[in-house]
Amino acid sequence: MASVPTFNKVGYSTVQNRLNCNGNVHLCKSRSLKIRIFEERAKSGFCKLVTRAVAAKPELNFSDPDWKQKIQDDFERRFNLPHLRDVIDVEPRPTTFSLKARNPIGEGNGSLSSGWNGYVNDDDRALLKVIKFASPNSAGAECVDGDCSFIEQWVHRAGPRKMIYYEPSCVKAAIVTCGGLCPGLNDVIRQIVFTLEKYGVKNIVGIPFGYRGFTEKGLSEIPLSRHIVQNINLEGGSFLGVSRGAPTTTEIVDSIQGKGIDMLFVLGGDGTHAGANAIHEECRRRKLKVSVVGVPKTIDNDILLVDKTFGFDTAVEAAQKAINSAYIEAQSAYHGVGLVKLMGRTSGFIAMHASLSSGQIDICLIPEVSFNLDGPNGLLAHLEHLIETKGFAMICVAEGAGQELLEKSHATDASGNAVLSDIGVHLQQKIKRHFKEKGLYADVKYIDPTYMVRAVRANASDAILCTVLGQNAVHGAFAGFSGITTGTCNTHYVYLPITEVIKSTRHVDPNSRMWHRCLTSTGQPDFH
Ligand SMILES: Nc1ncnc2c1ncn2[C@@H]1O[C@H](COP(=O)(O)OP(=O)(O)OP(=O)(O)O)[C@@H](O)[C@H]1O
Ligand SMILES: O=P(O)(O)OC[C@H]1O[C@](O)(CO)[C@@H](O)[C@@H]1O
Ligand SMILES: [Mg+2]
Repeated sequence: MASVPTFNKVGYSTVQNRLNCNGNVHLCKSRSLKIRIFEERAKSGFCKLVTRAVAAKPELNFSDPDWKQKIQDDFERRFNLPHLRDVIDVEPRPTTFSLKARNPIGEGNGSLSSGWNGYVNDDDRALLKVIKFASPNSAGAECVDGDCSFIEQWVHRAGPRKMIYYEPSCVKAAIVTCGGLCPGLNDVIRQIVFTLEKYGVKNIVGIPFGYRGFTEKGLSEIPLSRHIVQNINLEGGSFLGVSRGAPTTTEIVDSIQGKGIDMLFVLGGDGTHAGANAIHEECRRRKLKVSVVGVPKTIDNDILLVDKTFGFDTAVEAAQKAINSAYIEAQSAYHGVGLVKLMGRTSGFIAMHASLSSGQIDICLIPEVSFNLDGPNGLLAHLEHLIETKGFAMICVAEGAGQELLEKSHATDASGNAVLSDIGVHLQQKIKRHFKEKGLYADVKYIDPTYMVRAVRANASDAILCTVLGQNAVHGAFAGFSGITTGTCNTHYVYLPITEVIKSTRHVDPNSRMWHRCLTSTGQPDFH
């Protein structure tokens, strides 16, 4: 039986989600029964855990009777949320945030004396993952005679706390949006402002054009209020503006001190979060009472641990237009080849999901899976086969795919990200040349929607995600956390230390079931 940690948890259904159980769902009231069924089904071989074996951290020594505890302790240490009280003396006070709408004329405004109390306790956890360990006696990762051990890993639930660490009327809060655009930025800004005001914060500002706005001459703070941000979610882009490249951390923290900022909400991708963590560390070093809270943003969905980043869903949806247009062109042309290039620098999530959702793609190419163009197993031979058998073909390529086939560009953007060579144009030329050399006819229709997939307003599901993330970011800051970010893990809203999400970039796992579902859907072979 898995050891039972002592905090309050949600997320048992996700234990079953992690099993390949032929869709069987157990509705068990008792938590221990759920775990037992889960373990027995795993033992019987009927279900297989899809979580990967844990990386050897800390060094695993199965003969040590405390090996399980040591893994748990290491996890607890890494996922413990950094808090203001770690470095300065701060006293908690009862929250001013009310879960009920305030009655502007009634008595006992916002009183919670009776009824639902929806505050989250610091002890509340959501399930991140269940890890299977094979028997110490078995050589490989498989359990011998069902002799497996399971370790559950739980992360901190996000949401409003009963005790807060700031006096709202004295707080100055700032919001900054960095990196590339992403649908939903305005929704998050709006919700942060609404929630801050609900706590009673009066001084809210936006930093213009990303981290640059802290120091660049001629750029000044943008005052924010419910009235100002009321309708900004109706448009894409960022109300505050974005940029790449940045001043140094020291300059940014000097500016934070100079401006008297107490809470900084940072909306951005992996680079932005690395910057946010550096700012948080510098504030700690200077013993400043400043909470730095991130909200992961990127259409590429390349942030570790969280289920998905906001904007990703919308980008996938926006890509459908391009795919559908290319499909109509290709299908209507004699020997048509529709080619669509989508964003995704090092991670192919947009291309994979757009291919899966459209159902119109024959070949999906992502950065994580290399491919050959030539030879009997190459992409061009498969294209010929598709044209012969189907009459036309559709390709969806992520911008970061096949870079090894191209001349490397050594350029970087202002943030230091590599500038990629153009795989879309390369494929277009190669396909044209190949068919010409073979004396075959092919009509290649190339569509590169570029910024059109991200310069749109958030769709309904992203808008909801943004709403909750924006609100939770504010709750996290008032709870005294700093150096954290917020997202969903197994559908539950959580806080994570930034250090854990910036350890690396999230990629499509070529051995994942999702990539194999994509291959099943496209019917493409291995191009090697
Ligand atoms: N390692 C780092 N340390 C400190 N700041 C960083 C770091 N990497 C990037 N930044 C800063 O963070 C900001 C955004 O970075 P970047 O342009 O890489 O976008 P991103 O946040 O990764 O989002 P996107 O998904 O659009 O790429 C820039 O101002 C950049 O200078
Ligand atoms: O041209 P920009 O604004 O630097 O951004 C392009 C990049 O930003 C993203 O949209 C997000 O990282 C990538 O998919 C893309 O490569
Ligand atoms: Mg990035």
